[in-house]
Amino acid sequence: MYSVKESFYTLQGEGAHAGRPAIFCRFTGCNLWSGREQDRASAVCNFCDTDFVGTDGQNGGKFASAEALVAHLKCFWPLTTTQPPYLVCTGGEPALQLDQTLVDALHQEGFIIAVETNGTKPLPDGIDWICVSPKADTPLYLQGGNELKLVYPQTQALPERFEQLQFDHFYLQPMDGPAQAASLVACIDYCKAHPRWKLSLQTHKLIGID
Ligand SMILES: C[S@@+](CC[C@H](N)C(=O)[O-])C[C@H]1O[C@@H](n2cnc3c(N)ncnc32)[C@H](O)[C@@H]1O
Ligand SMILES: Nc1nc2[nH]cc(C(=O)O)c2c(=O)[nH]1
Ligand code: SF4
Ligand SMILES: [Mg+2]
Repeated sequence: MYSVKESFYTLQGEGAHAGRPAIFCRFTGCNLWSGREQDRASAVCNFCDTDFVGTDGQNGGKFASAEALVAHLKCFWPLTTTQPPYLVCTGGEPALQLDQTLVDALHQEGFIIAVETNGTKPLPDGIDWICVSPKADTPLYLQGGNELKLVYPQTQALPERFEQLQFDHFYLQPMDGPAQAASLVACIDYCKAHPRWKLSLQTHKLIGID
């Protein structure tokens, strides 16, 4: 059984694939926050910008099998293209539900699979694009991938701690919230001083799409 908060077709807003048309599958639940506002202050991850509780979002639901979820997701992709469907698995924490059965079923249907993960849990084999976004005070299980996207600033997760890991791209993403403007300035300054790092903006928020 897979629990999905919401699913939709949009443009990837963040990171190296920003601008790319993508189906999003937002899995329910996370291991670093309950998702309830009353628990936010005491959560391990307390700056989350996402509602991942329940299955009541747009095109959400419970799916009894991998095949049922794949069929649901495939419907978002235009019929008129030969381009393979590009799927971003996010959440919540997708590593809690994305298993080998689902990865294999998606590949069977020709999907390219990307994942957005906090990096604390192992992933099944064969995922095509792995974006790890480490969180302060958590053990980082995934020590490599395609892009590392650090929400910045986080006082207990300095970029220096991650830049020797095995990633092809290193991004700082300004922390959205009350200090968003200051976070953006801090990201720009840090990237200019440490050119291994690039700026990732949440472009979907800038242009008002999902
Ligand atoms: C909602 S998370 C879901 C995936 C996974 N749990 C994770 O944290 O990577 C998706 C992406 O949004 C980022 N994010 C969450 N809250 C944010 C915020 N307030 N400002 C900027 N990025 C944020 C996360 O770090 C992650 O890269
Ligand atoms: N357009 C768009 N791009 C995204 N990239 C990562 C997202 C996420 O919430 O994981 C996200 C999202 O929610 N929307
Ligand atoms: S780990 Fe990801 S989904 Fe979980 S609370 Fe943090 S940002 Fe949100
Ligand atoms: Mg988001």
